[in-house]
Amino acid sequence: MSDTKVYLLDGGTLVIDGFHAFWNRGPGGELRFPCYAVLVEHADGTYIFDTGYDHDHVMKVLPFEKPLQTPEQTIPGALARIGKKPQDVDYVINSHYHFDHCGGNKYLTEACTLCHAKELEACSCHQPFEHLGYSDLSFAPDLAKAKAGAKDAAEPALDIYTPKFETLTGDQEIAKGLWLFETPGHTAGHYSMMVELKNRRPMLFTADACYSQKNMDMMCISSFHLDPTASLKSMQRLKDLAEKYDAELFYSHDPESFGDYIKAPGFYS
Ligand SMILES: Cc1ncc2c(c1O)COC2=O
Ligand SMILES: [Zn+2]
Ligand SMILES: [Zn+2]
Ligand SMILES: [Zn+2]
Repeated sequence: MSDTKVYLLDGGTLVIDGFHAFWNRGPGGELRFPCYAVLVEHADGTYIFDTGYDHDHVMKVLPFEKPLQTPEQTIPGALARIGKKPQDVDYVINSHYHFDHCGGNKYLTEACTLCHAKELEACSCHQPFEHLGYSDLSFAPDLAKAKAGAKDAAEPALDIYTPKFETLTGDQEIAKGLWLFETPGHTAGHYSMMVELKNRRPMLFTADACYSQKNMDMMCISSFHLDPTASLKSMQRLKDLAEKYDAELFYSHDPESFGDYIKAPGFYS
């Protein structure tokens, strides 16, 4: 059986204010941070965990986040760099449906979409303050049409992609050595992912349950959250899981650490 490989697909960068990255702590000022997707080549198939943001969506809805993304940093471009095509991807897992984690789903037309049941539900009934976060519904065109208004919902266009969704709850080993751990708080159904590998310590991808090493060191959550108390508990859970499995934490938006991560076409195995 071929060894599992993990590729980090650089998805470009965005800007937020330091007080958004470190809730009530800051410091303020522009903070440019990375976004990326994780491709797992596994004996059971090709998985992608999170798909970054769509440049045009961000320019339209949140231009103040100043997206910087080259063609190689889109999902099709990043896949091409490792000799793959979007239709080679069997599963796309979203930690959550914030726009900077699902913007590339729409390219993965052959993939089955896995997410937490509560996360898919949240997209239809989020809190008013979550509107910008959940602003890119291109991963679920039917939902987007339904939300756009009943008049459009009646006749979905034939050419839109109609993803298959598989919703999960609880901690899951979705394939041998490929784990999803519930880390709610940032959003209702947030999942973090751990990959066990043959030649190195497990990789525990925090997603937005912890933006950076600095957030973890300060035990300080981001200001984008549904439930701050649950967010803090999830950050502590990540610490405990890393200790239990001797796993290395990989953060979602850490400008410092990302420079040291091996990016595709390099890989971990
Ligand atoms: C990067 C980023 N920017 C804005 C928002 C989020 C983000 O992760 C989540 O909810 C938001 O409004
Ligand atoms: Zn988020
Ligand atoms: Zn909304
Ligand atoms: Zn994010």
